[in-house]
Amino acid sequence: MTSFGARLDAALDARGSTCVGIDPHPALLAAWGLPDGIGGLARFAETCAAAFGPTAAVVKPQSAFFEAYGAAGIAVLEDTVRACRAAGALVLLDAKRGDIGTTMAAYARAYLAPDAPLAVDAITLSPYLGVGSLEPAFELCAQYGTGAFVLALTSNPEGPQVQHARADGDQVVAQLVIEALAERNAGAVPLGSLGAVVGATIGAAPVRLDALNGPFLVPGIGAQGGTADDVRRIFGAALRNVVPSVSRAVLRHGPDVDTLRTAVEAQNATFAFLRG
Ligand SMILES: O=C(O)c1cc(=O)[nH]c(=O)n1[C@@H]1O[C@H](COP(=O)(O)O)[C@@H](O)[C@H]1O
Repeated sequence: MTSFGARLDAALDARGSTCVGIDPHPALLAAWGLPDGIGGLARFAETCAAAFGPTAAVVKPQSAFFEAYGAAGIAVLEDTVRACRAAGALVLLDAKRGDIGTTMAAYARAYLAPDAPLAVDAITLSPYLGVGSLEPAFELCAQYGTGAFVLALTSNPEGPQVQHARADGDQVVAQLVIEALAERNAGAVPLGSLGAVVGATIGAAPVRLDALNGPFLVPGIGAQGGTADDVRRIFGAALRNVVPSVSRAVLRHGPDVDTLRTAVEAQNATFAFLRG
């Protein structure tokens, strides 16, 4: 079994570094001339799968935008995940889950076990209940070659209130999260399967990032104001493992499939230095 870290590393080399977010916000459906309803959602998601599934290294559907339409929305999400994976993209489901004990184990099975209806390659997780509470997800990642991205320094302005708080030994909370992941990634070649989410909008990073030995999901680029120069400045020696994530900056070019693909190529070109 090939680990998620190894599969991701190969995909970034083969398809470019960009992760494309699939965020079917009602305002985007309207901009694409689609109705705000299950039909519009399905058309939006099919177009994204057709554009990005065969071309992008990673696609990141945002679960809430599908859950908002109930069971029919979840069915569209399942179809989208299947179509993107069948076309060769890795699917990272942005669900930001985090719980304890058997509940966390249930979340892990729902996404990270290969026979689950919503089986994906990786999910986003929240460490607010303690990084150790996410262990059931980490175990399934090791068992099935799937991955997880844990929130460390998020792109929103409210993040530092918790993430910069000083904890044990005067370290900021985000540093403890990075170190807990680094311990679990230790020795993995070419890359560990447990990633950290670090936004491009964080300003000066209050933590050391280079020990992670895993991928960094980097949102906040484009619509939230983050740039390639911010990425250069924040990640230094870890640049190779950065996965820049963009949603609106690509999706606003829809609904034409070729134009969407061109927008992803432009992002890949902007970030070609990461693996250059
Ligand atoms: O986990 C995420 O994906 C995420 C973490 C974070 O710190 N900031 C952040 O914006 N995101 C997600 O990344 C996407 C950003 O969308 P754009 O601002 O349109 O590129 C949204 O789906 C957010 O939920």
